[in-house]
Amino acid sequence: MDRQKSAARPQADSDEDEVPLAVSLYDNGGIDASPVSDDVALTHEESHKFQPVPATIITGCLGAGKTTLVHYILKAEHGMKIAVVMNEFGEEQGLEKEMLFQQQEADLFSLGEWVELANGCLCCSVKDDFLRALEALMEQRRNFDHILIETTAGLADPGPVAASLWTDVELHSSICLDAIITVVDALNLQKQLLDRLPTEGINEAERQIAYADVILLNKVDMVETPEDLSATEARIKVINSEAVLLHTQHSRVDIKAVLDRGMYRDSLWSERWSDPDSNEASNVREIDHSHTERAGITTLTLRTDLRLDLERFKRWMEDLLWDDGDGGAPRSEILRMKGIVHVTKSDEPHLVQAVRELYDITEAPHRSPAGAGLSQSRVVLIGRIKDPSALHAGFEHCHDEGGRV
Ligand SMILES: Nc1nc2c(ncn2[C@@H]2O[C@H](COP(=O)(O)OP(=O)(O)OP(=O)(O)O)[C@@H](O)[C@H]2O)c(=O)[nH]1
Repeated sequence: MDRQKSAARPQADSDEDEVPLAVSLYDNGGIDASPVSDDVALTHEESHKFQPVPATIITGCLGAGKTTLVHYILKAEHGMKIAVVMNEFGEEQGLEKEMLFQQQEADLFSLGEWVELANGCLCCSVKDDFLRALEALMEQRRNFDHILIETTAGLADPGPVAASLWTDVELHSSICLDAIITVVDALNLQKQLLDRLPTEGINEAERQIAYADVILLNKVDMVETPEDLSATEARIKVINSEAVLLHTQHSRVDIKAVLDRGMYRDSLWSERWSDPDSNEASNVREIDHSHTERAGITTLTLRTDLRLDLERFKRWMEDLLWDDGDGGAPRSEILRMKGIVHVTKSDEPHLVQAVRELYDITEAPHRSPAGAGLSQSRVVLIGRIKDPSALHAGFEHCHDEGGRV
C-alpha cells in the first residue's frame, strides 16, 4: 500500500499540554455525569478490540441541517450506540447539547457519548486537539459503535480532518473514516456558492461538496419550483458528480445511506463503485469542461482502454497532488480522487484513493468484483480543474506501451 506524505499524529507533549476536552458520558439516553464502571468499558473494549470504530464527518454551511441530521440519526432505530463529537464557538458551547436534551431526551436511545471541543475551528488550530481528543475518547471507554463528527460553521474545510482520520488507519488507530456527509441548504446553496473569499479562491460551500461522499440536498420543501431544485442539483453535480446525491426534508434519510458506508475501505467502496446498478455508478455523469477555466471546483473523469504503468501513474499522481507549481501556468488543485485502474504486471485491478495530498493505491481485494467485466480504467478527479487537456495528456502518458486491458 502506498500512503504518501501521511501526517504524523500529534501527541500531547506534557501534562501541561492537556487535551481541551469536555467529555460527558451518557448511558441509555439518560444524563449521568459519572463514568460507567471500568468493567463495562473493558467488556466493550474486548469485544471491539480489533475493529476500528467508523467515524462519519457531517459538514455543511450554516443552518443547512447538520444538527437536524445528528438528532435524526440518534433517534433512528439502527441498533448502534453513537458518540457525537462537535466543535463549538464561544457562547454556542453547550447550546447544542442543551437543545438536544430539551427536545428529545426520552428518545435518545442511541447516544453513547458526547464530546464538545471548545473554541474550535477543526480545520486549523484545533485540528491537533481534535485528534487528541478523539484518541482520549477512545482510550477512556468504548461505549459506542460509531462516531458522528458534526462540524460547525467553523469548519469550512473538512479535508484536513478527513485526511487525518484516513491517515490514522495506517497508524492502526482505533478509528477509521467512514464517509463525509455534506448537508446542503437547497434554498440558499446558489447564493452560498457566490460567497467567494477573495484570499482563498475556493468557496467554502464548494469545498464541502467536493469532499462529500454523500450529499443531502436538504430543505427541499423550501424551494419554490422544481426548476429551481433541478438547477441546484445540476450545480452540485458539476462540482462533484461522484457523490451520492439525495433529496431530504429535515435531514430525514435512509440510515444505510449515511452510516457504515465504508467509503474509505477498499472492499466496500470499490464494490459499490463498480456495480453498474448502484446509485454510485448511475450517479456518474460526464461534465462538459469547455468552461472550466471560469468554474470553481468540478469533476473530471479520465478513462483509458490501455493498461497503465504503475510507477508512471504514481509519479503522475504525486506531481498532481504534491506539486504546487512554479508560478507559471495555473495548475489544477485536486482535493479528492478515486479510481479503478488496470496496470501492467498484475491481473488484479488496482484501487486509487486520494484525499488532499494523501494517496493510496491498492490491489483490489481478492474476489472483490471491482473491475470485473470493466475493460476500462477510470479515474475521477475532483478539484479546481484548470487544465483538463493537460490532465488528459498526463494520464495518457502513464500508459504502458503494452496492449489493451
Ligand atoms: N423547512 C425546513 N427546515 C429545516 C429543514 N432541515 C432543517 N431545518 C431547520 O433549519 C434550522 C437549522 O437547522 P440545523 O440542523 O440547526 O442546521 P445546522 O446546519 O446544524 O446549523 P449550524 O450548526 O448553525 O450551522 C432549524 O430550525 C431546523 O429545524 C428542512 O428540510 N426544511
